[in-house]
Formats: sequence, C-alpha cells, structure tokens
Amino acid sequence: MKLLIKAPAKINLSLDVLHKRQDGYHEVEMIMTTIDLADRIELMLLDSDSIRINSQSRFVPDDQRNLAYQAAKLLKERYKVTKGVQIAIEKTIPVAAGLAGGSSDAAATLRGLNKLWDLGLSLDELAELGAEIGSDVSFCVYGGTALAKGRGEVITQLPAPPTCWVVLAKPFIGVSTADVYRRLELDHIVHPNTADMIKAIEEDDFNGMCKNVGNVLEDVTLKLYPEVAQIKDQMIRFGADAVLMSGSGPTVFALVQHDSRMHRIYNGLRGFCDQVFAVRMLGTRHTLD
Ligand SMILES: C[C@@](CO)(OP(=O)(O)O)[C@H](O)COP(=O)(O)OP(=O)(O)OC[C@H]1O[C@@H](n2ccc(N)nc2=O)[C@H](O)[C@@H]1O
Ligand SMILES: Nc1ncnc2c1ncn2[C@@H]1O[C@H](COP(=O)(O)OP(=O)(O)O)[C@@H](O)[C@H]1O
Repeated sequence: MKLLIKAPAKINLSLDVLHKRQDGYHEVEMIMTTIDLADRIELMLLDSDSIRINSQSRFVPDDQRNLAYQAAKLLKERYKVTKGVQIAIEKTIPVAAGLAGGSSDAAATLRGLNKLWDLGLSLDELAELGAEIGSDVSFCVYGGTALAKGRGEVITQLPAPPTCWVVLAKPFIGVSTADVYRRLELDHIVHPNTADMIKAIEEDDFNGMCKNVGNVLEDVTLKLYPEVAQIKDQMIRFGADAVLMSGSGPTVFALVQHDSRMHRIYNGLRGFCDQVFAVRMLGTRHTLD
C-alpha cells in the first residue's frame, strides 16, 4: 500500500518575540499561513519492522536526522507499531530557508502514517506529537492560517487571508534558526501589531494586512546577510504591496494583488536569486482524509 501526501511550505505574515523562556526557547506570537509550494511525500507500507528514507536532495539528510524519519520513529515507538515504512521525499521547498520545509515533511508524515498504520489519531493529537519534533511542526499538521503562540506549538485557527500573489525569493544562502534567535537583542525589538494583523485577516482587508506585516528576526538576518535587504528593496521597486522576510530567513516574500506586478517582481528577481516562486496562499486547513 502506498500514499502520496503534499507537504506545503509556510510563511510568517508576522513574527513577534515576547521574551526568552527558562527552557532556552523564545515565547513567540506568529501569524502563519501555508502556501502553494510543496514537497511530495510518498509513504510505502513495509512488512519489515524498519523505517527507510530517501530524497534526491543533497541538502537533506537521508537518515535519522531527517524530520520525517523522526516523525515515523515517534509514532512507531509511542504506539508500538510493528509495521515499517519507506519514506520518499521529493523536495521543492528550499532547505534552511525560513519556509518550514522539514517541519512540513514531518507533519505530512504524521498525517500519512496515521492512515497507513491505521492509528485513528485526531489532528489535535498529531499536532501535540509534532511539537516533540520541532516548534513549527504543530502548525504544519493543521496547515491553513493560524496564530501560533508558546514556542510556536499553541495554535489558534484564523480565516484565510485576503487573496493575493506571494512572490518568494531565496538568496544563495541558508540560515540557522538557532543562530538567528541567539543573536536577537530582546531590548531593541520593534514589535509588530499582531492584533491588527488578525483584524485585517478577519475583515479580509488586504491593505490592513500589508500595513501590519512585521518580523522581529528580520533585523538579525539582514545584518548577517545584506543581500536579503537588497532583495527587499528590489521587490519594493518592482511594485510589491508589502515585503517581509519569512521566519528566520533568508527567503523574502512580496504580497501583491495585480498580476502584472507579480510578473514584474518574478521576472526581475529571476537570475538574481537562487530560487524564485510566485504562488497563492492555501486558505484551508488539512483534513484527515
Ligand atoms: C523561526 C521560525 C518561525 O516560524 O521558523 P523557521 O525560520 O525555522 O522556518 C520558528 O520559530 C522556528 O521553528 P523550528 O525551525 O521548528 O524550530 P526548532 O527546531 O524547534 O528550534 C530550533 C532552534 O531555534 C530556537 N528557537 C526556536 C523556536 C522558538 N520559539 N524559540 C527558539 O529560541 C532554539 O534555539 C532551537 O534550538
Ligand atoms: N525533510 C527535511 N527537509 C528539509 N530539511 C530537513 C529535513 N529533515 C531535516 N532537515 C534539516 O533541517 C534543517 C532546516 O531545514 P528546513 O525545515 O528546510 O528550514 P527552516 O527551519 O528554515 O524552515 C536543514 O538544515 C536540514 O538539514
């Protein structure tokens, strides 16, 4: 038996850090949404008691370090599953880019194995397990649009954001999330207005959404990699309605309503960046079937 599952990337429409916690993580408030840029995960049932993993990407580990492997191992141990699985990952989401590709692969593996191994778990139960793998995995289990609090695992669903294009540009660098959080100077943060961003989404107010994008990690990554700021400037010059770095970066995204401007930004950045995509946001949450 085989299952094919899509694992979509996320962007952070806003990302605020409230304080550093005793456990070393940061207390966050983030508005996250899934986009139509996805890895494909193929799960094949094995009768032997093993987890095998492969992907063609040279940037992704082919062993127990892979987050999809960790998802399978967690389910297998927690629910004493005696069957195995072969996990094949076809990467499209850029790696270490602030788009949660690894977290989404893990979340898709949790959703898929729930079915393949016939575990009967709810999305809430899968999201709780996901938090043991990484801070962004719980959100990725649900997908859609949400407010994420705690270290990222406390999820409140929101409606789909106003319709627009998302043009993503990834420079030729990868960023370590841990390093970016470590360098964040908590006393010098300009906090985004999360409440106003939620209001804009709830009222389907595109201009309000654009006005309230903000990411406190942006300054840290911009200082380390000036090319990220250059991409932002170019997107603005090409007519973006709003521009922001996603997560810890280095991917930058533009929100834009008009098709002609989307094309101008996309064509203007191609060749200048490692990878460029023009996609839509995915409004709806995942379901279990
Ligand atoms: C910044 C964000 C925004 O969505 O995403 P990415 O840029 O990674 O996509 C997330 O907060 C990243 O989530 P994720 O990548 O799952 O983080 P984890 O694996 O749990 O943690 C990696 C490291 O980041 C730091 N970390 C992460 C989350 C958090 N709330 N506080 C932290 O300080 C910790 O140092 C941790 O060791
Ligand atoms: N399935 C996976 N896909 C991508 N990266 C993975 C995966 N499993 C483990 N990783 C590791 O996780 C790190 C962060 O990957 P990723 O989730 O793409 O980035 P980000 O945390 O910036 O969203 C990478 O350096 C990679 O080695």
